[in-house]
Amino acid sequence: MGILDIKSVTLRFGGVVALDHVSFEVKEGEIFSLIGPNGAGKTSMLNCISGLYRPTSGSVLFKGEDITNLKPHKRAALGIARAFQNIELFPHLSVLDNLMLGRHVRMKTGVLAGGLYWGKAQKEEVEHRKKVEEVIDFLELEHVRNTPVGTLSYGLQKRVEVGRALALEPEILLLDEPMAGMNNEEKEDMARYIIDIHEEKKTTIILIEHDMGVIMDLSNHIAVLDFGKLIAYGTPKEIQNNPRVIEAYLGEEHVG
Ligand SMILES: Nc1ncnc2c1ncn2[C@@H]1O[C@H](COP(=O)(O)OP(=O)(O)OP(=O)(O)O)[C@@H](O)[C@H]1O
Repeated sequence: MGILDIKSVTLRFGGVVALDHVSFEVKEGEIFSLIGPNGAGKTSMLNCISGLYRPTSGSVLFKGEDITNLKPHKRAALGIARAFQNIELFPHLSVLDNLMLGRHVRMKTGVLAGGLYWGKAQKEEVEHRKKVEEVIDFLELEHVRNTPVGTLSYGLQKRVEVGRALALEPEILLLDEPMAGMNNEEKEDMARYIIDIHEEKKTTIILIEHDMGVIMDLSNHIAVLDFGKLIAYGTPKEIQNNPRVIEAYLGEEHVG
């Protein structure tokens, strides 16, 4: 049993079969990547894991427990956090405030709890702030902690987006193209942070990325989707030499 088990997940949108009986397992503590051509179903699969989409059939198990019908915020509270492909931060709020909001599913005393609960809420706020400060430190965002996110460079905004997910202290971190649109230096930085999260926090990471150099360097295991079907699963070496993957996606230049 993996930390996450995908069992025969099928997802249909009208006549389109976005995922077709896909099964795989993600092992605890690994970097697991989903690759495949445009429209292969990668983001759909991530949405089935985060709870944004509910599979038409099949199931999603987190530590052996069926979470197929749980809403996204319940999954986030369980420890499955996601950074979006298109940045979804509050541009007018500071880095610190965006990260604090990222933790709201963990807060017991709601934002509206006042009166009798004020003391408790305040204590909780201090605790949350401490965790958020740790993330700011970890991702080296100290110099922009009070800056409105909308004024930051694209690469930094992406880092804040990862930070917001990380502020949840997730057991599984879902990263949908964290390097899309980045220059080489920004990509190298992001790759380093992903490795640090994996090594220091032991977080299981599920990654979608089109840069094959990054995928082959970072991944422990790779699943390949094509037209909604799982066509291969294996280590980077196995995937690079899989004739079906080369034909459907990689082309000859990535053969290792
Ligand atoms: N909300 C939706 N409504 C209708 N069709 C959808 C929806 N989301 C995805 N699809 C379709 O499902 C298929 C898989 O799309 P998906 O976005 O999961 O692929 P992808 O592998 O992530 O692609 P890309 O690499 O371009 O991001 C596509 O045919 C897409 O058009």
